[in-house]
Amino acid sequence: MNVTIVGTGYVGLGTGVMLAYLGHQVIGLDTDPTKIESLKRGEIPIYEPGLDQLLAEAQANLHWTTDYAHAIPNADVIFICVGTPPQSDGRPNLSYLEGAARSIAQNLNGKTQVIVNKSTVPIGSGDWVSRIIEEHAVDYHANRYFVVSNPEFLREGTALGDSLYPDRIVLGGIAAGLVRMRQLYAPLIHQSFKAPDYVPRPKEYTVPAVVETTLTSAEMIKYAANAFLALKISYANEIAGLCERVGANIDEVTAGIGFDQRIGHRFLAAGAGWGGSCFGKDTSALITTGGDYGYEMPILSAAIEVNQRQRSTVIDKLQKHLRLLKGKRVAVLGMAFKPNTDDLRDAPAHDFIARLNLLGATVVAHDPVAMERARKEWAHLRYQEAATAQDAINGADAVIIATEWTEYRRLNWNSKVRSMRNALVIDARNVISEPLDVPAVIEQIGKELPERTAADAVA
Ligand SMILES: NC(=O)C1=CN([C@@H]2O[C@H](COP(=O)(O)OP(=O)(O)OC[C@H]3O[C@@H](n4cnc5c(N)ncnc54)[C@H](O)[C@@H]3O)[C@@H](O)[C@H]2O)C=CC1
Ligand SMILES: O=C(O)[C@H]1O[C@H](OP(=O)(O)OP(=O)(O)OC[C@H]2O[C@@H](n3ccc(=O)[nH]c3=O)[C@H](O)[C@@H]2O)[C@H](O)[C@@H](O)[C@@H]1O
Repeated sequence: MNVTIVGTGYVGLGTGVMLAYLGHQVIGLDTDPTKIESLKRGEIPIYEPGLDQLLAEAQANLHWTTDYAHAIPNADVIFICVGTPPQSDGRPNLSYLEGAARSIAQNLNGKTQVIVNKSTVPIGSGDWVSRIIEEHAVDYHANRYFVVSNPEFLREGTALGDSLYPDRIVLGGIAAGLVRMRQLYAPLIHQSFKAPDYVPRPKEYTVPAVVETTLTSAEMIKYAANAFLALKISYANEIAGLCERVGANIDEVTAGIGFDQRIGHRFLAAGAGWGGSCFGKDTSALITTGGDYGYEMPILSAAIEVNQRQRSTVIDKLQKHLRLLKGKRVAVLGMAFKPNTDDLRDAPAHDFIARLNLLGATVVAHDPVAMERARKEWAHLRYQEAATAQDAINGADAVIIATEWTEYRRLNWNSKVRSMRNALVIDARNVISEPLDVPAVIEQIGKELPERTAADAVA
């Protein structure tokens, strides 16, 4: 099929490259000419493991443009994947969606076309997109189009695996639109494509569930899923706080509860809390939608509160040991909101650095891939860049591990803490698994590593 992807960000790129790999003819369209120019050169503007390889394999089926008149008329399926970033009142900014819908409308060709909304949008937006198209289509009556909601569930850092081996494909809309979507996704639904060996397939994976719903239910499914995952993490963090106070170990506790299949082990990792472009935005959006109907959502409000507290807890732990932070050198390891991405949106490290700036500490930051992006997006923060994790740690009064990059897990922490002025590590992602052999204070979330003294080490 001919597919056009409107918006080539984290979701649009992943979806477009995956559909091209499955054999469809894909045009990726973005209003950002720099992005399109780099994609035309075969360069990917984001960091996503495996995407460069999949793109190289699918190259023949991929084209890039900034021109709606080129990308829309021949498309059988048009995906809207533009951003819906949060605004200060908690509502997502829908101006990109509106702009995209308007430009699509002006270029429809009169044949049957399916317009698929993949952006995460407030409930009711599918109908709103239909109305924008009615208003702006050059000849509305000549067009036969269907608006479908097909929310995206990929995670950054594992986007390809999540796209090729999804748990479910949610399709919301009327039957005529959904039939074409089933045809489009047939290779995924039947898992009949040639699996790329560099994208890990989940153990015991068979086929995705296909969930067909109304437009409104599909939009609600996306928010409800993200909100549930966010509150699961906040729940683990709330229990972690109590574990610290009573002397229990959160890892043992989550392992113990997770074996109950009704609970499961995933998304119970305690730490600095959730960040990223979606959990904060989507929980707030759901609460504001509730507010529009005079309906409170106290569970979600509490999940957000716990998440904010979690970030403060990290700095509290630092202050507990160092007291005054003015003039202290603090290394922040990990700037991206999670490992295997360069995405800095709502990253906990941002708030740590901002708070350390206010408290007068000198910050030295490191990230394996996100430092270049941070130079542009975090220009308002004060920190020195370290070329390596070791450079950041050298001479530091404290280290905060903000993101659980494998590189940080693998560091020899015994030797690392020796190079610090003061051996204090706030391990906000619980990456250090063994007590150290040298005297050091390691603060973790929801558990304690036994503190070893020099005497213990000798014994
Ligand atoms: N990032 C993620 O992991 C996931 C994001 N989502 C949702 O998907 C949507 C997109 O998210 P991201 O890909 O992260 O956003 P992004 O900000 O990385 O990419 C959005 C792209 O849309 C382009 N754009 C804006 N207006 C446009 C227009 N009128 N025409 C063409 N292109 C336009 C921008 O230039 C940008 O390249 C959001 O609603 C988000 O909530 C859903 C699941 C996962
Ligand atoms: O709508 C979206 O954008 C996406 O949001 C999340 O994906 P993503 O934000 O990319 O990454 P996650 O792996 O969910 O992590 C989100 C945050 O939660 C944190 N987290 C995750 C899991 C956990 O157990 N504990 C925890 O603190 C991570 O460190 C990260 O900061 C969802 O997992 C995706 O299904 C969804 O498509």
